[in-house]
Amino acid sequence: MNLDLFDSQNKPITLDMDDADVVYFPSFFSRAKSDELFEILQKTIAWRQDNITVFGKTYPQPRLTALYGNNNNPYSYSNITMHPDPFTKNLLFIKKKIEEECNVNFTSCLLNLYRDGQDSNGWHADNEKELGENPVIASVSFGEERWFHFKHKINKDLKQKILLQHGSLLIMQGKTQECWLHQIPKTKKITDPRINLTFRVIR
Ligand SMILES: O=C(O)CCC(=O)C(=O)O
Ligand SMILES: [Fe+2]
Repeated sequence: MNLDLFDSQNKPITLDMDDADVVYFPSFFSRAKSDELFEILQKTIAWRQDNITVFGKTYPQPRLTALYGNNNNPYSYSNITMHPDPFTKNLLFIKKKIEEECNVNFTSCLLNLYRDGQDSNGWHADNEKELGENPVIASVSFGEERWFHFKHKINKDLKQKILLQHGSLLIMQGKTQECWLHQIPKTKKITDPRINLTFRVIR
Protein backbone atom coordinates (compact mmCIF):
# COMPACT_ATOMS: atom_id res chain seq x y z
CA MET A 1 0.00 0.00 0.00
CA ASN A 2 1.23 3.50 -0.81
CA LEU A 3 1.08 5.16 2.59
CA ASP A 4 1.94 8.64 1.29
CA LEU A 5 -1.04 8.57 -1.04
CA PHE A 6 -3.25 7.31 1.77
CA ASP A 7 -2.07 10.06 4.15
CA SER A 8 -2.47 12.80 1.57
CA GLN A 9 -6.22 12.00 1.42
CA ASN A 10 -6.61 13.35 4.94
CA LYS A 11 -4.48 16.48 4.61
CA PRO A 12 -6.50 19.70 4.50
CA ILE A 13 -6.43 21.60 1.22
CA THR A 14 -6.76 25.39 1.35
CA LEU A 15 -8.58 26.72 -1.71
CA ASP A 16 -6.85 29.47 -3.62
CA MET A 17 -9.41 32.28 -3.13
CA ASP A 18 -8.97 36.01 -2.39
CA ASP A 19 -11.32 37.50 0.25
CA ALA A 20 -12.23 34.04 1.57
CA ASP A 21 -11.07 31.27 3.89
CA VAL A 22 -12.07 27.83 2.59
CA VAL A 23 -10.46 24.56 3.68
CA TYR A 24 -11.27 21.10 2.32
CA PHE A 25 -10.71 17.70 3.97
CA PRO A 26 -11.29 15.04 1.25
CA SER A 27 -11.71 12.04 3.58
CA PHE A 28 -12.79 13.48 6.91
CA PHE A 29 -14.86 10.35 7.62
CA SER A 30 -13.68 6.84 6.66
CA ARG A 31 -15.30 5.09 3.72
CA ALA A 32 -17.09 2.61 6.01
CA LYS A 33 -18.40 5.30 8.39
CA SER A 34 -19.52 7.46 5.46
CA ASP A 35 -21.43 4.54 3.88
CA GLU A 36 -23.15 3.88 7.21
CA LEU A 37 -24.03 7.53 7.88
CA PHE A 38 -25.37 8.02 4.34
CA GLU A 39 -27.77 5.07 4.75
CA ILE A 40 -28.93 6.16 8.21
CA LEU A 41 -29.45 9.82 7.25
CA GLN A 42 -31.33 8.94 4.07
CA LYS A 43 -33.75 6.78 6.09
CA THR A 44 -34.14 8.70 9.36
CA ILE A 45 -34.05 12.43 8.57
CA ALA A 46 -37.45 14.18 8.29
CA TRP A 47 -36.91 15.17 4.64
CA ARG A 48 -39.41 17.62 3.14
CA GLN A 49 -39.81 19.68 -0.03
CA ASP A 50 -40.70 23.31 0.61
CA ASN A 51 -42.00 25.85 -1.85
CA ILE A 52 -39.72 28.83 -2.36
CA THR A 53 -40.61 32.25 -3.71
CA VAL A 54 -37.97 34.01 -5.78
CA PHE A 55 -38.77 37.25 -7.70
CA GLY A 56 -42.48 36.76 -6.91
CA LYS A 57 -42.67 33.25 -8.41
CA THR A 58 -43.38 30.21 -6.24
CA TYR A 59 -42.08 26.72 -7.07
CA PRO A 60 -40.93 23.56 -5.24
CA GLN A 61 -37.34 23.72 -4.05
CA PRO A 62 -35.20 21.50 -6.31
CA ARG A 63 -34.05 19.23 -3.44
CA LEU A 64 -35.30 17.97 -0.07
CA THR A 65 -34.25 19.72 3.16
CA ALA A 66 -34.43 19.45 6.96
CA LEU A 67 -33.30 21.55 9.93
CA TYR A 68 -32.04 20.22 13.28
CA GLY A 69 -30.72 22.16 16.27
CA ASN A 70 -30.11 22.42 19.97
CA ASN A 71 -32.11 25.67 20.29
CA ASN A 72 -35.54 26.58 18.92
CA ASN A 73 -34.31 29.43 16.75
CA PRO A 74 -35.97 29.39 13.32
CA TYR A 75 -33.93 29.89 10.14
CA SER A 76 -35.31 31.93 7.23
CA TYR A 77 -34.07 32.12 3.64
CA SER A 78 -35.72 32.50 0.18
CA ASN A 79 -39.06 33.31 1.90
CA ILE A 80 -39.03 29.98 3.83
CA THR A 81 -38.92 29.81 7.61
CA MET A 82 -37.70 26.48 8.99
CA HIS A 83 -38.16 25.34 12.60
CA PRO A 84 -35.59 22.87 13.95
CA ASP A 85 -36.16 19.34 15.23
CA PRO A 86 -33.86 18.26 18.11
CA PHE A 87 -30.51 16.79 17.00
CA THR A 88 -30.53 13.01 16.50
CA LYS A 89 -27.82 10.74 17.93
CA ASN A 90 -26.13 10.43 14.52
CA LEU A 91 -26.16 14.18 13.92
CA LEU A 92 -24.61 14.71 17.36
CA PHE A 93 -21.86 12.21 16.47
CA ILE A 94 -21.02 14.13 13.25
CA LYS A 95 -21.29 17.50 15.02
CA LYS A 96 -18.81 16.44 17.72
CA LYS A 97 -16.26 15.24 15.14
CA ILE A 98 -16.35 18.47 13.15
CA GLU A 99 -16.36 20.67 16.26
CA GLU A 100 -13.02 19.10 17.22
CA GLU A 101 -11.67 20.40 13.89
CA CYS A 102 -13.41 23.82 13.81
CA ASN A 103 -13.32 24.87 17.49
CA VAL A 104 -16.88 26.18 17.15
CA ASN A 105 -19.98 25.00 19.04
CA PHE A 106 -22.55 24.68 16.28
CA THR A 107 -26.21 25.13 17.25
CA SER A 108 -27.84 23.94 14.04
CA CYS A 109 -27.59 21.72 11.00
CA LEU A 110 -29.35 22.35 7.68
CA LEU A 111 -29.50 19.19 5.57
CA ASN A 112 -29.99 18.86 1.82
CA LEU A 113 -30.88 15.69 -0.09
CA TYR A 114 -30.13 15.94 -3.82
CA ARG A 115 -32.12 12.99 -5.19
CA ASP A 116 -30.23 12.98 -8.51
CA GLY A 117 -28.40 15.36 -10.87
CA GLN A 118 -31.62 17.31 -11.54
CA ASP A 119 -31.66 18.49 -7.92
CA SER A 120 -29.54 21.57 -7.29
CA ASN A 121 -28.85 24.63 -5.14
CA GLY A 122 -28.77 28.00 -6.94
CA TRP A 123 -26.22 30.80 -6.49
CA HIS A 124 -26.40 32.23 -2.96
CA ALA A 125 -24.35 33.25 0.07
CA ASP A 126 -25.16 32.06 3.57
CA ASN A 127 -25.38 35.60 4.90
CA GLU A 128 -28.68 35.64 6.80
CA LYS A 129 -28.53 37.99 9.78
CA GLU A 130 -29.10 35.18 12.31
CA LEU A 131 -25.71 33.71 11.25
CA GLY A 132 -23.88 36.86 12.36
CA GLU A 133 -20.77 38.39 10.83
CA ASN A 134 -18.13 36.15 9.17
CA PRO A 135 -19.94 32.89 10.01
CA VAL A 136 -18.12 29.56 10.18
CA ILE A 137 -20.05 27.02 8.08
CA ALA A 138 -18.93 23.38 8.15
CA SER A 139 -20.26 21.37 5.21
CA VAL A 140 -20.20 17.54 5.23
CA SER A 141 -21.02 15.48 2.14
CA PHE A 142 -22.09 11.84 1.76
CA GLY A 143 -23.09 9.85 -1.31
CA GLU A 144 -22.70 10.92 -4.93
CA GLU A 145 -19.92 13.44 -5.64
CA ARG A 146 -21.16 16.82 -6.85
CA TRP A 147 -19.32 19.94 -8.06
CA PHE A 148 -19.44 22.96 -5.74
CA HIS A 149 -18.88 26.26 -7.55
CA PHE A 150 -17.79 29.61 -6.13
CA LYS A 151 -17.90 33.02 -7.83
CA HIS A 152 -16.68 36.33 -6.39
CA LYS A 153 -19.50 38.86 -5.92
CA ILE A 154 -17.59 41.79 -7.44
CA ASN A 155 -14.61 40.54 -9.44
CA LYS A 156 -16.20 38.40 -12.18
CA ASP A 157 -12.80 36.91 -13.08
CA LEU A 158 -12.55 35.13 -9.73
CA LYS A 159 -14.05 31.62 -9.72
CA GLN A 160 -13.27 28.36 -7.99
CA LYS A 161 -14.79 24.87 -7.98
CA ILE A 162 -14.29 21.68 -6.04
CA LEU A 163 -15.70 18.14 -6.33
CA LEU A 164 -17.21 17.32 -2.91
CA GLN A 165 -16.37 13.69 -2.15
CA HIS A 166 -18.18 11.07 -0.06
CA GLY A 167 -17.12 11.68 3.59
CA SER A 168 -15.57 15.09 2.95
CA LEU A 169 -15.63 18.26 5.06
CA LEU A 170 -15.52 21.79 3.61
CA ILE A 171 -15.09 24.67 6.06
CA MET A 172 -16.08 28.16 4.89
CA GLN A 173 -15.21 31.03 7.21
CA GLY A 174 -13.85 34.61 7.35
CA LYS A 175 -15.17 36.79 4.53
CA THR A 176 -16.27 33.86 2.33
CA GLN A 177 -20.03 34.58 2.62
CA GLU A 178 -19.55 38.36 2.42
CA CYS A 179 -17.48 38.25 -0.77
CA TRP A 180 -18.47 35.07 -2.66
CA LEU A 181 -21.55 33.17 -3.88
CA HIS A 182 -21.73 29.36 -4.15
CA GLN A 183 -23.95 26.82 -5.94
CA ILE A 184 -24.46 23.13 -6.68
CA PRO A 185 -25.33 23.08 -10.41
CA LYS A 186 -27.58 20.51 -12.04
CA THR A 187 -25.90 17.75 -14.04
CA LYS A 188 -27.36 15.19 -16.47
CA LYS A 189 -24.59 12.71 -15.64
CA ILE A 190 -25.69 11.89 -12.09
CA THR A 191 -28.61 9.62 -11.20
CA ASP A 192 -27.73 8.79 -7.58
CA PRO A 193 -28.42 10.78 -4.41
CA ARG A 194 -26.15 12.98 -2.32
CA ILE A 195 -26.67 14.25 1.23
CA ASN A 196 -25.09 17.49 2.46
CA LEU A 197 -25.07 18.78 6.03
CA THR A 198 -24.12 22.38 6.85
CA PHE A 199 -23.44 23.02 10.52
CA ARG A 200 -24.03 26.62 11.54
CA VAL A 201 -24.41 28.87 14.57
CA ILE A 202 -27.98 30.29 14.46
CA ARG A 203 -28.56 33.03 17.02
O1 LIG B 1 -24.96 20.96 -0.92
C1 LIG B 1 -23.98 21.67 -0.68
O2 LIG B 1 -22.83 21.26 -0.75
C2 LIG B 1 -24.18 23.13 -0.34
C3 LIG B 1 -25.40 23.45 0.43
C4 LIG B 1 -25.53 24.91 0.69
O3 LIG B 1 -24.84 25.71 0.13
C5 LIG B 1 -26.50 25.38 1.67
O4 LIG B 1 -27.33 24.58 2.17
O5 LIG B 1 -26.48 26.56 2.00
FE1 LIG C 1 -24.92 27.61 1.11
